Amino acid sequence: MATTYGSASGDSRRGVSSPRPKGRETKNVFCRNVTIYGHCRFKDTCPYEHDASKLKNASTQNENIKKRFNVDSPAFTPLQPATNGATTSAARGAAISPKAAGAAIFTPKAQRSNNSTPLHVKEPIEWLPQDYSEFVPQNFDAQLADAAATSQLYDPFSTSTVSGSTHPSAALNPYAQDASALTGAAFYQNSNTFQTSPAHHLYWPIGPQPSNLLAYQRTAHDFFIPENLREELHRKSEISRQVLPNSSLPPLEQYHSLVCLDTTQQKNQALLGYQSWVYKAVSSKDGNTYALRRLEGFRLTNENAIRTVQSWKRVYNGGVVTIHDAFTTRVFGDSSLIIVTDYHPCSKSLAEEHFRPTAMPRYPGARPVTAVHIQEQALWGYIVQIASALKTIHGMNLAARLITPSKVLLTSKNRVRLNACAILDVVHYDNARPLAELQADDFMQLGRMILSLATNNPNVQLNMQKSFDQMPRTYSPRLKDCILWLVAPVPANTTPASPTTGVASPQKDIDTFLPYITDQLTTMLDNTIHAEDTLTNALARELESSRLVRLLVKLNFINERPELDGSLPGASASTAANAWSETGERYYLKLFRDYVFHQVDAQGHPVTDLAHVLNCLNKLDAGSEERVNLITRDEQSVLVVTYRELKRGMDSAFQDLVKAGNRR
Ligand SMILES: Nc1ncnc2c1ncn2[C@@H]1O[C@H](COP(=O)(O)OP(=O)(O)OP(=O)(O)O)[C@@H](O)[C@H]1O
Repeated sequence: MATTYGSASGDSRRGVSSPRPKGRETKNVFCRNVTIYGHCRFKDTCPYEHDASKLKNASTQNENIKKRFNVDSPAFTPLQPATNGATTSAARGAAISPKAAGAAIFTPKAQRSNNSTPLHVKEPIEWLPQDYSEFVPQNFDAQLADAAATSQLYDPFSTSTVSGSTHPSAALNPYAQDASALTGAAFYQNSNTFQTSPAHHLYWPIGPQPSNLLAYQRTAHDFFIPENLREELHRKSEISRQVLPNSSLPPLEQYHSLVCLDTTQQKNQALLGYQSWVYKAVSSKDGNTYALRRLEGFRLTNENAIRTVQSWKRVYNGGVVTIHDAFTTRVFGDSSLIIVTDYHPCSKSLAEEHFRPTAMPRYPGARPVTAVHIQEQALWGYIVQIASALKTIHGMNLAARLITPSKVLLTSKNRVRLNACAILDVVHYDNARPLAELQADDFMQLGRMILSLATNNPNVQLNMQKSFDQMPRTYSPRLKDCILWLVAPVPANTTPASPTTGVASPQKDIDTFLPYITDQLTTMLDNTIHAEDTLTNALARELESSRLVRLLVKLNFINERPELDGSLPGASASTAANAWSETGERYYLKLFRDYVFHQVDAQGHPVTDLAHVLNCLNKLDAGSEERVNLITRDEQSVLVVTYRELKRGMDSAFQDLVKAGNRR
């Protein structure tokens, strides 16, 4: 039998030296509780044998310790404060014994091996999985992981189930919040989840579009507003209502909930002479949203300056951002001029839209990404819209004064508006220039802006001739001629040649310019009429929706109101006492609701068929003579009624409700 000392697992822990419990095998087991003084601390009760040699060794050890710790031992000296804790090599040499250099390199326990591997050879650290608890991310669903691992790549069109999960496609697809959307009920949006803001991509029809429909067949999406238009309008209303929860911007007069629209840090003071900020704000007077442009540090020296805005308030043109008010304020801690204009959500300046920084080539030698080319038709569209705006502005003896890409707002596709009118009239009131000069300058600025957009060069005025040479060949000579006419200076007392006829015209004004672009005006008009037709069609579809919504509202008002039995005006005990109850004369309305919305198939599964709902509601609204079989919930009786009767019953029930409400 091997001779062993007391168990290493329990008793040998430092500072713990409890004796072995009685009754355990202690034969030939020597005690480890021998202290440095050479005896067992529990010698009266200790169950182990005491090895004489060990006792001897212990006492020798005791002697050594006594020798080591005596008064002659060198005192502990800390490092010199001058070293500031950083030991120099000399200091280190003095502090550490030279023998320490020969000490074995410290190796973590796990790295030590039983075989004779040299200590300085690095061994790979052995990883023992049982030593570490496994990292499991929060909300991790092991079932899903299994499904993902074992299966199958995600198939967005698949509706099959995986590994017992009810809607695996929905779970694996991060975009499918509404599982039913993948199973064919795409028209019910996010029925089981609440979202603070609409996730627009979820509204798009999912899956391949049916291409072999007959002329009279419709998909669910055909009944409603086109998706892109709906999304655009949603975005706009969402952004209009956006507020900043902890905004430090103060309210201004009646304008509150200010949100800064300026996202660029680079402010160009050259145009307005002041640093300007644009805020979205809501008016407490009318509840509408406005854009407030603030000129920081502006001091009003002449009351008449701000009155010039009055004439701008009367400018009503689709190419101008309408101006509502102007005032000065000190709520920002300085003296600021505020100009209140219409707010156009989701709009960008032309500079933001077209002068986006071009991406650098991804590797040396690659061709740089070329700037986006603007279609000539879009440029003509800008010219026509701004010319129309100038017609109104100049006709009211005003001048736009600021037509540059950063001050022309793109409010929707190819739809532009002048956005900085009236500002310079206030700011430069004291240094007013002649109106004719300012109006001529409007043409110059318009020409420069179109040239800079055509050449994608914001600084086109630095070398106009070069810019004309650089104009892409894709643009017609006509566009170039038009820009040339716009930028041509008007020498004093002379008249430039008319762009149409080539002969000298009386002067360079808007009435000379408009005939020159008549063909573009008609094209623009045609496009606008088409767009209007499209919008009217979309509106007509929504008209159907609103009609159906009203029907639904009525049905829901009147269904299941047993509490109203006998309480409505004119209700006699005989006729109306049970009118709203299960057996009353309005019972069939409830059955009709079941027929429309609570249908089940032969297996008892719910049917969610939008076409059926629309069909029934349209017939109800029209009061059709068609008959409908209404089955009671216990399936014991069938009521046969026409849609006309249903409609009459619904209307009279609703009228009763309204009367009851009025009486109260
Ligand atoms: N009436 C408005 N309605 C909605 N957004 C607007 C309106 N006016 C300006 N904005 C937005 O505010 C932002 C800042 O407009 P601003 O005219 O100051 O242009 P900018 O590029 O900052 O020019 P600058 O450098 O000269 O200040 C733009 O993104 C613009 O889309």
